[in-house]
Amino acid sequence: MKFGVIVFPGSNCDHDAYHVVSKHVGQPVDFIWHRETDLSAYDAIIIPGGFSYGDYLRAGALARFSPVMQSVRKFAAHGRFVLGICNGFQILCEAGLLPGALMRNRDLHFICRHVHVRVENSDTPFTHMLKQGAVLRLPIAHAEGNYFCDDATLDELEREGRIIFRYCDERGRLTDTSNPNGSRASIAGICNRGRNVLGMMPHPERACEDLLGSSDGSAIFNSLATTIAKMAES
Ligand SMILES: NC(=O)CC[C@H](N)C(=O)O
Repeated sequence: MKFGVIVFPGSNCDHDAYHVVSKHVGQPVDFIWHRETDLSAYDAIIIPGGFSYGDYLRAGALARFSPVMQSVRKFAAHGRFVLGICNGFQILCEAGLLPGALMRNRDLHFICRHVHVRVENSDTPFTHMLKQGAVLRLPIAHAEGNYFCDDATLDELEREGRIIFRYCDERGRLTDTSNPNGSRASIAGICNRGRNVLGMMPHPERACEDLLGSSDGSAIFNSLATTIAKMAES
C-alpha cells in the first residue's frame, strides 16, 4: 500500500499528513509535486491543507489547474481513494470532484480553534472505524470554510448519505453556536457518490496525538488504510 501527499506552491499541511501516514498509520508515503502526472504507484492520495497559490482569486481556484489534478480526476474515476483536507477540500470542490463551494466564513474572519464534528455516516472507507453519531474534537484553521450548495445538491447529499461530518457541540447537538463558519446544514465534510473521495474542512492530521489536544483524527486514516489492506487481500 502506498499513500501520496500532493504538494502545491503554498501547501503547508503536507508534512503533517506525511508524518501521520508514516509514523501513525505506518505506511509508505511520498510527497508528489503538483507538476507530476503519474499516480500509478498510489492507492490513496491526500490533498493537504494550506494556501495553494496564496488563495489568490479563491481558495483552490488556481490549484485545480495544476497538472496533477487531471491525474487525480482519473485516479478518482478508477475508484482509488482521495482525501482532501481543508485547502484540499476547497481544491476538490473547485475541480468539480465534489459538489458545492467553500465561501468566506460567515464572520469574514480566519478561525483557528478546535471544534466538534459528528460522524453522520460511518459506512464509508474513511469512517468505518468510527461509530455513527460519534463526536470528534478536531482543529479548524480557515478563512474560506463556509460550505454552500444549492437545494437540489443538498437533497442529493442527504438522500445518498454523503454528508459525512457536521459541526456540532460537544454532546453532538446542532445549536446556534455549534456551526463555526456558517456552512449550509452545518456541513463539515462530504464524499462523492462512489464514496472514494472525501473532502473535509477540519484537520484530522493535526489530531493524531494526545499531545496535540486530540487523537480523534487517527480513526479516519486508519479506516482508509484498513480498507486498502482488505481490498488488496481479496
Ligand atoms: N489550513 C488550511 O488549509 C486553510 C487555508 C485555507 N486556504 C483558508 O480558507 O484559509
